[in-house]
Amino acid sequence: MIEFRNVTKRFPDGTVAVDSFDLVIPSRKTTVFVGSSGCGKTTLLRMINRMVEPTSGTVEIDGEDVAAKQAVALRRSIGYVMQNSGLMPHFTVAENIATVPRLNGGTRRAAKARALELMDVVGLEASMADRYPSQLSGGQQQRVGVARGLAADPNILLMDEPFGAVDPIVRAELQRELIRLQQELDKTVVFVTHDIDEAFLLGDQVVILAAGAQRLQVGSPSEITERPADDFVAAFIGAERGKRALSVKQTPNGPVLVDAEGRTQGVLVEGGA
Ligand SMILES: Nc1ncnc2c1ncn2[C@@H]1O[C@H](COP(=O)(O)OP(=O)(O)OP(=O)(O)O)[C@@H](O)[C@H]1O
Repeated sequence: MIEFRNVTKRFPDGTVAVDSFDLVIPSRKTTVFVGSSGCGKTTLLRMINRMVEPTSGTVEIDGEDVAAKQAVALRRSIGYVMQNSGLMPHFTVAENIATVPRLNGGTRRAAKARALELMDVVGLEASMADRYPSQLSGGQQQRVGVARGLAADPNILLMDEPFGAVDPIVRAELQRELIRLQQELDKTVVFVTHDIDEAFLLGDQVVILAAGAQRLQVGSPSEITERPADDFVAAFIGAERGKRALSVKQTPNGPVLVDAEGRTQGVLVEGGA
């Protein structure tokens, strides 16, 4: 479990990115921070692995204040995946993935073996191991970024808009892969996005934020959809515009659910969950 207790971050220029933030992030679930640009999502994420230090308040992992831990060791023990993958251009795919195992003292051979294993986990052909990042597509680079984040087998994986820079089709594929990975690997994932659809798709717990990391609503996607906290949240999740509104249409084969544009979204099953 990760816990933010009354956390504030004021940058030296006076910007208050996070103002008195409290949150419990349950283990082995995916928590998604969602909100518009500049609301403090990245700052929150980076306070978990001490890439950013809070001005006041504490961040705890399993009851221990991260400030009491050695920053470098902490950072290596937590996976971090960022937008544009953050790969090192002069390292091959395998070398990029194996960076942390090597830093942790593993042999070159063991690190390469681990890299190949992880490439398989994230759906990359082993033949790509010796390529450089520039020789991969954007989606493949993101997969390498995810593999690198998993390399030290961390309990916690931080993901900062990891699929923001790829096209919608590849993005949907990466989202499906992450759901599959999460079922297999059972990590505590903290994911940042500004896309509410992505947040609802991936999140067990969704945290809707406004400027200063103000919590507008925290809940499961169903809780938020069924009971938006206020008009702002309702507008943000698209409830008001009827974007998520479904209605029943009768067809010769039985009732189906259609969206606001009349596209079929599903079949209505009597007594279904
Ligand atoms: N090093 C810094 N110095 C001063 N202000 C900063 C610094 N880093 C971030 N900020 C400011 O803090 C606020 C929150 O930034 P943050 O990057 O956490 O937002 P975000 O929600 O992740 O935004 P985005 O979705 O655009 O990445 C913004 O107003 C930003 O300009």
